[in-house]
Amino acid sequence: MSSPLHAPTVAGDDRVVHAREVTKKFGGVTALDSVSLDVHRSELLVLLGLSGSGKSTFLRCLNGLHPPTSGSIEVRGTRVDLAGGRDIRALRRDVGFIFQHFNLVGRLSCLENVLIGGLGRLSVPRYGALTYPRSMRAEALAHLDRVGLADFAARRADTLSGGQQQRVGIARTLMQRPKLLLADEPVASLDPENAGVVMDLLFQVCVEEKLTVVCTLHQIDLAMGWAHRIVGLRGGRKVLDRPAVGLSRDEVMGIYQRVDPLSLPASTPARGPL
Ligand SMILES: Nc1ncnc2c1ncn2[C@@H]1O[C@H](COP(=O)(O)OP(=O)(O)OP(=O)(O)O)[C@@H](O)[C@H]1O
Repeated sequence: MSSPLHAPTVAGDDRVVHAREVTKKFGGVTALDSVSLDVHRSELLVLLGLSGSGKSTFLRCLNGLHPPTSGSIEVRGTRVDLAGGRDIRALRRDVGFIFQHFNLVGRLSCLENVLIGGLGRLSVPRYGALTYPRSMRAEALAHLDRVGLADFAARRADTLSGGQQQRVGIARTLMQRPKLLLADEPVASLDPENAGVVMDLLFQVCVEEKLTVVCTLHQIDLAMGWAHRIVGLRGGRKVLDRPAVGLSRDEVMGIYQRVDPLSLPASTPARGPL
């Protein structure tokens, strides 16, 4: 799967995420250090950085799982850092989450897993695909078709490959009709070909559905291939924020320098990019 050479440099103008000087501390650990970031409609933003640089923490701050220690976060006009339980629950209906390990219910069919994404729209829980309204079943099937898995609707989710399971995970999230999609290392468990397929799907839904996607990755090439914008975190601080088009690999690798060589004494050998 090759990356989209047509990747637009400019995404939508509407601001979906507006984070200002967000700091998050866990005891003595500063996971995020005064991070400011706007993300727009139809924008696929990739967060890169070493393990522990604060990528997942930032995603969790966006959907209210982690309250920031200081700073403000607005998602679609809701101040997440000030919101109470009811507002956070309402916000989460608009925010889809894609997990590294898919989080499907293995013993359920792919169709029912996708239908679960629409549960927030129903007043009572459902058990079994046939208990959902016919219109929702049709919608779920359309999402499975979109991710290329319509023929797998009746298959148990745990009989699918990792790449297929992640595609079902994306279909389930689309069933939620989200406005913001957060993806935490969505391709970390996949081989390169399937990783490309999943990134391509995220790119397509971002552009075609005018969705905002914030995705953490460890693969620079995938980030450069599919992101509209790349943001680098190092030690909880934002060290890069640029459109992917025009960005060189060396500039992206700079995110991974543990220590700024200019800050080292002359006698200390600088460590290069990992
Ligand atoms: N719930 C928590 N309690 C205590 N410390 C935490 C918690 N969550 C994250 N941290 C710490 O915050 C820092 C940032 O972690 P985070 O998971 O955001 O990094 P990351 O960039 O997503 O890493 P990875 O790429 O390995 O997923 C780390 O030092 C981590 O140990």
